[in-house]
Amino acid sequence: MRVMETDHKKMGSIDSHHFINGQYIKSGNYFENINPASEKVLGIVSEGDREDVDKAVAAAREALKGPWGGISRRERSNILRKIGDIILERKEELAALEAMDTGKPYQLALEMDIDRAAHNFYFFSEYLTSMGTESYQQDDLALHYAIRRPVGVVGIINPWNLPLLLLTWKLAPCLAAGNTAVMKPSEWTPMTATLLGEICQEAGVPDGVVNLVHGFGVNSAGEAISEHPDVDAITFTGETTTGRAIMKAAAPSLKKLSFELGGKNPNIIFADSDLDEVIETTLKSSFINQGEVCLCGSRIYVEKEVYEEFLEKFTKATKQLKVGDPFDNDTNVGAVVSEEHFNKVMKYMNLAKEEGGTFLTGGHRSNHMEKGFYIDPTIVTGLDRKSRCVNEEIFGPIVTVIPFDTEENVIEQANDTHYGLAATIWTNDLRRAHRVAGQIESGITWVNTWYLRDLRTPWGGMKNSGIGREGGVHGFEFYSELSNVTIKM
Ligand SMILES: NC(=O)c1ccc[n+]([C@@H]2O[C@H](COP(=O)([O-])OP(=O)(O)OC[C@H]3O[C@@H](n4cnc5c(N)ncnc54)[C@H](O)[C@@H]3O)[C@@H](O)[C@H]2O)c1
Ligand SMILES: N/C(=C\C=C\C=O)C(=O)O
Repeated sequence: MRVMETDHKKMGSIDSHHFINGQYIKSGNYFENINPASEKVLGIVSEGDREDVDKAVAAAREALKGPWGGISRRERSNILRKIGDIILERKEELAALEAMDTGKPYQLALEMDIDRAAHNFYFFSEYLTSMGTESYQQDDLALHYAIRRPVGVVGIINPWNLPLLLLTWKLAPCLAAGNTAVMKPSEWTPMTATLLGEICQEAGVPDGVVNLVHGFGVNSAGEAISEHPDVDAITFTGETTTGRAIMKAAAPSLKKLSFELGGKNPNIIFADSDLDEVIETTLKSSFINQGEVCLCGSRIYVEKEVYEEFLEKFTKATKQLKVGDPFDNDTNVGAVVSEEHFNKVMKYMNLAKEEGGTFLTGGHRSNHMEKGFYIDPTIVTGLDRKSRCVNEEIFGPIVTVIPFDTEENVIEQANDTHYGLAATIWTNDLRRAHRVAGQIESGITWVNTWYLRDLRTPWGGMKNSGIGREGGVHGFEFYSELSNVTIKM
């Protein structure tokens, strides 16, 4: 363990251990959890192995046959609502842990991560009690009706950018449909996931229903869950390359899979849009959470007539963003999640220079923070549409801006990618909005807004951005097995 000053006492960080069958369990091996904003050690994290995963899967399997398997929808709904209540009761504590783990501003964690994590449980608590099923009367011959049952034991493997928000986005519908879970959060952001175990227990979730194993992916807990023969389904959010590895590992046991993967999302700005409104939202869709949101519009396309005006206004607004300590209330951009990710993003900054990009702002480490992995928000122009920086997901505070002349041309450029997650369109021409939205190859398209969420809507990506959809009934489709019963009249 590095002999370094820790944030332990000063900032209330915690050690992270597994939560299996209602108990916190330490591993023989552990690794350090580093605060990316200070480079100090926040605590230690137990590293799960195959044996730990075996224990967690066995507990989850056993719990399906216990009280959880027999409680009513109403009781399950009440428990989910109680989980939401406790998350809100502990909101400040959870937001502080999230900010320490990720480097994001504490204020953002409060509003975006923790508040919405609670809402995920509230939403599925209500949805569970209103869910119907299908039934068909075949004249006087037969009556058909569909019944839903849980898939069984679900493996949940999650990323580091919105740790609790995305863990609850999966756990809430998983529990609502009556399943049990073995969760594996990112090794870089273990703390709020750790507390989710005791929060579920306090809310009345029986032991063994919710299990958590910390660790890495390859040759560690992530791979062990993906391969485990007694895990019925895997829901994964993370990089496309990781999705491929999980699909391969899950193939022998033919698991049900739900993937929310990477993106390189177009943000298309037509000349007839309200530029001030565009700039205000585009600042968020470019740099919120240090640009570490899969939905960020990192490929900005601007109609030629307003290209120069947009660049001038957008650059001026970007330069006013404050990069700083996540716990300063006026901080807009915190630290990126880790040294490894910092180095990855900085490699792309250098690549953008090599590819002939012009930097209107940013392009370097933030020089007013002595410690921590801070990068100034960056705008790059002049890159070829085939350049790597325009085509590869960077997942940091950097956007490219490219002018376009016709609607057909920008649609062709926007779709010229292996990804298909999200897109944003800015125009006041209603017909054009419908026309372009219908041609953009993305699972999620926003018009004159960004990241406006309604949890009933289908959520996910196409092409290399995902398999399946989450949200509303789609969450239930994945987390349940439908059986059709036919009764002869
Ligand atoms: N589509 C979405 O909704 C969405 C949301 C958030 C993040 N993302 C994507 O996630 C990526 C950033 O997150 P990340 O860096 O944590 O992704 P990642 O793929 O590196 O890791 C995600 C999780 O998978 C685990 N993992 C890694 N290799 C594995 C393997 N071989 N088997 C099993 N588990 C394995 C990791 O330990 C981690 O818990 C970006 O590409 C981003 O676009 C997508
Ligand atoms: N699933 C969601 C967010 C995904 C963010 C990706 O970085 C959500 O907002 O519900």
